[in-house]
Amino acid sequence: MASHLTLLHAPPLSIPTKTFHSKHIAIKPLKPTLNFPSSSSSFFQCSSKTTHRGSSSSFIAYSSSNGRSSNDSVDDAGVKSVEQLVEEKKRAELSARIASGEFTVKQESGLNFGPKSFLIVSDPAIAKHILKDNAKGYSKGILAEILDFVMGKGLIPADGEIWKVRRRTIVPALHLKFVAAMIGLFGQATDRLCKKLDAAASDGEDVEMESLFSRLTLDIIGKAAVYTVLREAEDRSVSPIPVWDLPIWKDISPRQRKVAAALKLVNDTLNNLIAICKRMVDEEELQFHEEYMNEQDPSILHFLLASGDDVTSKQLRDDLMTMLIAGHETSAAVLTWTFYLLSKEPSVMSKLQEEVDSVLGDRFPTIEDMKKLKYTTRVINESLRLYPQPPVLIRRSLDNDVLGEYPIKRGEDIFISVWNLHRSPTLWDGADKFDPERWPLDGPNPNETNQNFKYLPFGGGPRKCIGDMFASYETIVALAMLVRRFNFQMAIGAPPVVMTTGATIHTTQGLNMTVTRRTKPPIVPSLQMSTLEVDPSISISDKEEIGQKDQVYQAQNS
Ligand code: HEM
Repeated sequence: MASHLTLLHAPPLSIPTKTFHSKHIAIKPLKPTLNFPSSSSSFFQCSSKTTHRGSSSSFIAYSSSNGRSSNDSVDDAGVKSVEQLVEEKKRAELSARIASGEFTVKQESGLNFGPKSFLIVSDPAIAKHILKDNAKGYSKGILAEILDFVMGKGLIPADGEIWKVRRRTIVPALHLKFVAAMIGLFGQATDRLCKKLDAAASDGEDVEMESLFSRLTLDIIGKAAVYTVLREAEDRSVSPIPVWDLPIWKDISPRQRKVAAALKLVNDTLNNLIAICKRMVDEEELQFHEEYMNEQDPSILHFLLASGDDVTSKQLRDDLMTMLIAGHETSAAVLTWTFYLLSKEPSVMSKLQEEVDSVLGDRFPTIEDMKKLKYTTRVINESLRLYPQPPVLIRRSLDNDVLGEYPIKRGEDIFISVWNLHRSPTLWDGADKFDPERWPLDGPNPNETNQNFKYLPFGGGPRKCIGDMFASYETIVALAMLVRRFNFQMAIGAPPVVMTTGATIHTTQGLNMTVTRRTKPPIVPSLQMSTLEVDPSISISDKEEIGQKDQVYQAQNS
């Protein structure tokens, strides 16, 4: 257990330009649990056996990604090269020097408001305990504090009674009929993206896919406004002092004024939408029921208003804003990293295109296709394993608790490192390899329950993502439609793809790709249709039903 439960001391209010480190913590470089873009800091695994709690605080300025610097190119997975071994040796030496206290700096800055410790969890059983078995014993802690300015009491940061009531109301809004209706919208939005890529392919221009994916997944409000507030949330999470709360500073700082203006635009837009939708609901004669949906406006907002819950406009705004942010940034990141991974594995891309050609042909995807695009689904499953969004889940203990053998006190801040869990060599064969085949096509859709909490793409327990089915279909539709029409290669001469993490894992300089139109191969019967092979012991309808139940089950149990 000890190796999966690590303690990190860091003063949230220290200046992130110096290297601070507690003498009492033995540190070894590790995969990143968080690595914020605005500083060069990241988190290290600290052996809990040698950790002395309550020691002086530390800030460690050194970044690591799977034992490598986050400024390294992202791995190709698999075999270690000589350079990697040399690099690892260098890191081991550096760690020893850090542990010896050579870089320890006394915190004389005067801006340290006290020590802060974070417990990093990389153990499936403990993750399950925190997320599910003792979920009531934990709140969102720091996350709620950071997100308050933008999400207010929305579902992600909310705790206690407000969370319970809102979750009960919002989850039914994402019922199967609603998600099925959304598939048409996903298709239309992706088709618009295809048109842009068509133009780029004709002009021979490279495209930056990450920003295109962000636009694809954000279709309600002006991208710039939402982005500004989102970036601000990330920066606030690592800021040494809460400048946004300083009375005069917040009014004169150009940056803070820009954030306030962006936030106002988003709020006004959402309030306006709420007002329009309220009028529509007042005028309609539909009866509210379990699978209620207004065909003209099948939006979540419409559902929430029609449900007749006595809810304030402020709460609705918070809920909408939460879903807007939660539902667009994550899906865009999933698509970005999926295309990055595919560019490194042409054989996976070929297999994917073969499936999409045979299932879709030239049609727009439908809800029925979701069950048939099995390999496409596995590609997304595997991409979510290698690049989990978000890479950590944040909690704070509401009471004393025991994690495995390790007692913790009330008020402990905990990061469940999904990144560590998903890439642990003790939990996975070929942990760093992009291998969609690891998920059998005739098996269930992998989730936290059937993977015993070593796989947490959508979290787990009562606070599991409510948009899992929505997001899965959205990414499957986009992936299928794009690879059916185009081939994608990393652009020649583009900067190396480097990752940096905040709320989600981003690239630092985008994902620059060359897009070419596919010349469609003649459709000939293929002997390599193993992707669609059916277990003779189960009839197709049985299997489809199992798949559907699994998805419905996931949505209902989230
Ligand atoms: C691939 C895309 C997505 C990924 C990887 C993802 C991942 C997650 C994860 C891991 C959590 C759990 C957070 C925690 O336990 O602290 C979560 C929560 C949440 N997600 Fe998603 N999500 C995605 C898409 C969406 C979409 C499309 C929506 C909205 C329609 C959404 C809405 C939410 C909400 C509201 C919560 C908070 C639930 C609660 O606390 O009760 N997500 N998501």
